[in-house]
This record gives sequence, structure tokens and C-alpha cells, in this order.
Amino acid sequence: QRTPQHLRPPGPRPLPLFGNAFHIPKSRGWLAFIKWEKVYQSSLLFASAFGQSILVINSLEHATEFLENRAQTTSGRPMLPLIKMIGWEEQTPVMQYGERWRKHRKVLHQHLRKEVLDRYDSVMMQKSHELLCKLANTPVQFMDHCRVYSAAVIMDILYGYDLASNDDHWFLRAKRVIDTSSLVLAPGAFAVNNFPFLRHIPRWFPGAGFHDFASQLRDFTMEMRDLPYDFAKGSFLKGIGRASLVGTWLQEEAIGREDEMFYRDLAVGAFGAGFDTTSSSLTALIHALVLHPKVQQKAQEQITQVIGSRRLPNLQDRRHLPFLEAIYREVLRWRPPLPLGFPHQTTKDDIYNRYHIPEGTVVLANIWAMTRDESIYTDPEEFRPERYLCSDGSLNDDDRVLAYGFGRRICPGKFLASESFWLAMAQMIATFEFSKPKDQNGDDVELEVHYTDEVLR
Ligand code: HEM
Repeated sequence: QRTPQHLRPPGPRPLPLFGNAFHIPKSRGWLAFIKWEKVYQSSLLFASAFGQSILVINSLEHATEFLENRAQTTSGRPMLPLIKMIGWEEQTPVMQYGERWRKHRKVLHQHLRKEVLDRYDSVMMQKSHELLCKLANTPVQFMDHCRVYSAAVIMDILYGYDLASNDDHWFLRAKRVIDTSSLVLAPGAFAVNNFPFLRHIPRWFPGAGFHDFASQLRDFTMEMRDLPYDFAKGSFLKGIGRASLVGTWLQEEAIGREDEMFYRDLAVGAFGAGFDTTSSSLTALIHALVLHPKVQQKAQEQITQVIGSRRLPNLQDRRHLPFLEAIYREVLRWRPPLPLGFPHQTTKDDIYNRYHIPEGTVVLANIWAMTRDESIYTDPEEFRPERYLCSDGSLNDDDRVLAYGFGRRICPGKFLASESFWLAMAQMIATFEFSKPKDQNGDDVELEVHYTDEVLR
């Protein structure tokens, strides 16, 4: 039986021309889409805006079926006009699906797969110790310290660059690009993303401020791409400095000009993707520990019991500390850094679940909704690591971390992220007690916590 071309999954009724542009929320879409699910009684939802079709997936079952079992045609990325104007189009996370992207993934897999990660143990150890020192000296700046840790691990691995200080000039430059990037990706922040023809209007035209924004960000992006790469290349050619992936690539291949652009883009894409994601989770961890002193105490007891208190935990201890593993899983469930994942795009017309999904549909996997599925996670808003443990304290088999996304686009840095998060977490818990601030009378001051509402929280 053929499906009528117009049969779409349920969703709000579109208006002529605008579609659902006024229904699609500009921020916190993950919460709005959970409400849509209740209204339209479906975990598969459809909307459109200015002719762009959007499919929202709220359940793991549909995410697996659509984004993994049909990955052949659901692994594209939407190409926003601003991304091109800024010069990001060759970076892995936003790159079009195809041969070049496959080559990126092959290289990333080669160097970031689970089996080779122990190469980076000493980098993570050094950076984690620096994090502990900073937290001890200036605890108020804990968010900055987590950001520097996250960036320092990836910068050292990629470029052999030893980022130690929060005022490091390359860190600050990269931060400027990353902080602005959420604006580029935010739905509706720039009209040119909805109306690509606008990119042709001249700079002097009223409302064409995006030209200046794009050209400035392009300059910063090129700096972020080229300065650390040239540093790593210089160290390699002179035979000095720390080992780096850039050095390894230069050594393995006689790199021509075109290859060199390939590796520059590859490195900066991984740098951008790994810059802030782990720090988002570390910050959420601190939030959770402050709210749950008993969790903290239980984790400290397990560390003391298993490895004593004469040394800090290391990555070889990981498999002996199931409660810490449960905390890792729970932090990424409770506060996934990218609640709507990163948008995929279909590259072919498809009939799915009797619905017609047109080619070019943007697909949003609502990780927030999936990690709040009450049939799997009772009281999903509660932070409760025990949900990952069996009654004897061993781990259960719910080890799929949804925060890393789906299908062929799944995060290639997930093993590195997992190890660097785990190490910093274990060492922080072994060393400190995180608690609410006290007032003059020694009473707890209630926390006021704000998470940002962007693509990456
Ligand atoms: C807690 C930490 C992290 C989280 C939660 C996370 C999450 C994600 C998510 C949700 C995606 C999109 C997946 C999809 O499209 O379905 C992604 C893509 C990506 N991540 Fe991560 N990530 C983390 C850390 C890292 C690190 C440390 C790196 C460093 C190498 C990295 C590199 C990438 C790259 C290169 C992509 C693009 C993959 C592609 O488009 O093919 N990520 N990540």
C-alpha cells in the first residue's frame, strides 16, 4: 500500500508561507517538544518553517530505527548559509555527508578509539592535577577551571600545546569563537539562515549586519584553525616539544597542500567539538554533588575502600569503582550537554512508520526527552546514580550514553570524553567536598543555578 505524499507525523498546524515558524521555540526546544508529544500523542513529530521540514524524535526506539538502522539516508547535516560564510563547512561536525566526511571519521576513529586511548593517560593525569590545584586555589572560578581542563586535554592531544593558564591567549581566542558559535546555530537568530538569498544583499543595506558578524567570526575561526596547527607543525619540524596528533599525521604522510588543509580542518573541528562539551558535564557534576552530599559521601567511601587514601584514583581503577561509573552515566543522563543532539538531515525521500519524510528534512533527536522516559527512568528529574546499579552494587547493563548522539554521526570523541570526565570526577571527589556556600551564621545559602539555553548548555 502506498503512503500518500502528504502524510506527515503529527504536529502543530502550519500557517501558509511561515509554516510553524511561530510555533517552534527559539530556546529550550527540548522542553517544548515534550509538551508537543503530550498534545499530539506521538513521539514522532513534524513541523516546518519557511519551507524547511523538521522531524523531531522524542523516543529512543524511533531514534534507533530512523537514525541508526536507516543511517545511509539520515546522516546528513543541514548547511546553514552562515556556516559557509564563516568558513566552517569543512569541519567534521557540520560537514556534509560524503567521501571527505568519511575520511575525517576514519582518521578520528584511528586515534580516538577505545583501544588506543591509554596513549593519552599521562596528558589527562597532568591536566587533572592542574584542575585540582586551581580548584583548591580559586574555587569560585570552578566553571572556568572545568573549561580550561576540557580544552587543555584536547589541545595537548591534537597540537601538543600545553595549555595551563586560564588567561592563555589561544584559549581566550578559541573561547571567543566557541561562545559566538551558539549564535550561528541558534534557530532564527539570523534571518539569513532561514532565507539564504539574503546573503547576496550588500553590506551597506539596513539589516545586513550579519555580513560584518560573519567576516569577523571567519577571521577568528581561521586564527583558531591555523595558529595551533602551525605551532604543532613547527615543533614537529624542529623535533622539539610535545607529541601531537598533527605531528603524527605529518610523520605518517608526505603531506601536500590539499592534505594539509584536510588535516587543519580535521583538527580544528575536533578542537571545537571537544573544547566545551566535557566541561559542561563537569560543571553539572559539581551541581549534582552540591545538591546530593550523600552521593558524594558514598563515592568517597568507595574510593577509600578500593584504593585507600594514599594516592589519587587513576584510569586503571575505573572498573573497580562501579558507584563512580554510575555517577558518570547519571550526570550525562540528568544534564546532557546537547539536549537536542546535533541536527541530522535526510538525504533521500523516505517512508517511515507509514509517514512520508521528504528529502532534506532536518532531524532533531530529543535526547532530553529520551533521558526522561519514565518507563526506564523513574522520577527522571531526580539525580540518582543507583538507577544504574544492581542490588549487589555492581553495574547494570544500561550502559548506552544517549548524550553522545546517534548513528554514523555519533560522537567520535565519546571514549576520550568518557575517560577525561571520569578521571577529573574521581580525582575531584577524592580530594574535595563540594557543598553549598555558607552565610555569616554558618547556614547553607540556597543555590541559584542557571544553565544556558543554547545548542550546548
Ligand atoms: C561529554 C562530552 C561530549 C558530548 C556529550 C558530546 C556529544 C556529541 C553529540 C551529541 C554529537 C552529535 C552526534 C549526532 O549527530 O548524532 C557529537 C559530535 C561530535 N563530537 Fe562530541 N561530545 C563530547 C565530547 C567530544 C570530544 C572530547 C570530542 C573530541 C574529539 C568530540 C568530537 C566530536 C566530533 C568531531 C563530532 C562530529 C561528528 C560528525 O558529525 O560526524 N566530542 N558529540
